[in-house]
Amino acid sequence: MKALKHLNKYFFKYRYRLIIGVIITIIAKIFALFTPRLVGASINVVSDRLDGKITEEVFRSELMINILYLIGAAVVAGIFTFLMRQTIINVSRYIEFDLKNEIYQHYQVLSLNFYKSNRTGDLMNRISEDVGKVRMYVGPALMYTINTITLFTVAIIYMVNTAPKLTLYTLLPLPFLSVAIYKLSRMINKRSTIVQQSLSTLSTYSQETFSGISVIKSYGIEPKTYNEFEELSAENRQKQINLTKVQALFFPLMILLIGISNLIVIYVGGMQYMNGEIENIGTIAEFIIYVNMLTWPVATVGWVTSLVQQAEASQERINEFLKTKPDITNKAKALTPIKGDIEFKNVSFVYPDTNIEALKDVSFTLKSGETLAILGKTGSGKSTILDLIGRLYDIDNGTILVDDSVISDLNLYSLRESIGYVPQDAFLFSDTIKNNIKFGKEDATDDEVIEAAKNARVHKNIIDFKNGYDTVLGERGITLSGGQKQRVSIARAIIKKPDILLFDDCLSAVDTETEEKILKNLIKLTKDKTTIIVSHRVSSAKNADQIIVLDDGKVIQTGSHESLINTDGYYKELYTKQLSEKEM
Ligand SMILES: Nc1ncnc2c1ncn2[C@@H]1O[C@H](COP(=O)(O)OP(=O)(O)OP(=O)(O)O)[C@@H](O)[C@H]1O
Repeated sequence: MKALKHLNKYFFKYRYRLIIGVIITIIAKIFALFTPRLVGASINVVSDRLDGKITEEVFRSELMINILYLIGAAVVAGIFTFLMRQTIINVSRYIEFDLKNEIYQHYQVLSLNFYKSNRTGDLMNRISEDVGKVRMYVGPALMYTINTITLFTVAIIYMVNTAPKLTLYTLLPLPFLSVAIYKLSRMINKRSTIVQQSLSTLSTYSQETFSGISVIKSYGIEPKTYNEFEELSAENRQKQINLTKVQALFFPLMILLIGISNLIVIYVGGMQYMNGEIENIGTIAEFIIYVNMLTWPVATVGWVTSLVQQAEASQERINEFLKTKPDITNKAKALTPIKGDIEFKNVSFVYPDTNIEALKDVSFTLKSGETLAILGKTGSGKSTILDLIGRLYDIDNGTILVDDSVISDLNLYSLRESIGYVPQDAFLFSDTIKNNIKFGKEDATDDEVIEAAKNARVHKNIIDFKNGYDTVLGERGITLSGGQKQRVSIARAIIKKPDILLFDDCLSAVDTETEEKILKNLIKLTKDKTTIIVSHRVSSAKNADQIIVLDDGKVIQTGSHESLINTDGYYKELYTKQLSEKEM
């Protein structure tokens, strides 16, 4: 129950609703328990009439009164049972909502490293399935516990008052029922977890094959993937069958135990009636109804125990993530406006998860408004530099200064707000093109969106689509080409008009002619902005104020285009190669 303490703050938040729920449950049960008494009394009236103890008139009027009371009690109990669900189950939905939001909000502040070391499926599971299991504790488990306690207390008082010895015999099988249901519930839970795991393997497999369907089709490996799917599916079927076997035992077990209890009531009650230990035959009918009313609450004790155990395990998994602290924290609470000077002083960086030393002793200075181009072989550390400027990671060695302040001393949100970043793999949301561009500036007007798209040379492509800027992308809509995606992603960054622009090889899928035109627009737009362009092409770098060439995390060349094409080395080689390719 330690992990579940986390939920106490929510119980406190909804305390009034919960208290009302408890009161309503007690009222509902008290009225529900009028039924056995009234049925018993009615049978006694019939018995008295048969024995000639009462007249026909009295018999009719007493029976009618009992029937009216029965209907009245059933209606009141029904209304309060409805209200009981409306309060307690609703509270569980509120808490589920709050907990989901709490987890999501926490996910958002966690650093990239967290997302690397935990699989997306796991993150999704904890926010959906685990929260669902915790809700079962907050809602149904709590409701059934209050229900059982109230029902038992009231019923036992009634029963003991009527026939104490018979009460003892009636209740005798119930603890066995509770233990049996508990054991069965545990078995069901174990098997359902196994089914869940196998279902998640099956859906991950299908999801991956759907995402990679073009690769599967072009390699003609559909039969292989089909066989693999069939194997996984057969495994899942077997696990489902194993689960159904134990689930199928649940109700027969309950019926068996109710049957035994009924038999005991009839046998012991009958004997006692004949011995004169109980006065009225109606008591037996009353007790049979008690047995039936108490069986389900007793069964729920076992079920609720296993619900609580599951909720505890789920909350533990949730707490594990909630306790994870973000690696990157905001130290400066006040906003810090950013101008855009950037300086790397002997920066070295090792990726914590892979231990790869991505940067070694890197230094450069970039004044606000200047442009830096970074070139280098694949894996040489270019993207890492951009990630460090956005403070997605903190460095181990050296210093990164932005506007002469150590980067970690700046307000994190001000820093990120001042950056327009175009990643290597353009990511667009399943939304309209317009909203994808406006993602960079939520309050942008349509004209601003069009201007940004024109500058990114994607406007013409967009208006060619039937729905223009309202064209939906992604799973529900069309798929853009690699180059179109990159250009929409550029439009998203420039619409923001940030002080620092970071372009990570974002023109790689664009032909050189369009690249040239985009670069021309960018030169105009980024005149007074600090700009870093990562590229594999000299054409993207040649207009930069400064160029650095990286190799295996180290800066091997620095200078302007003019100076570097006149110096032997990587840049000159690349320039000559790309020039001859262009001429061909
Ligand atoms: N998130 C990460 N976690 C661990 N290692 C990483 C991560 N990102 C990059 N690396 C490693 O760091 C090194 C530098 O990677 P980086 O992405 O900065 O290179 P790059 O020059 O941008 O490459 P490319 O031109 O192919 O994009 C590589 O060896 C890479 O495997």
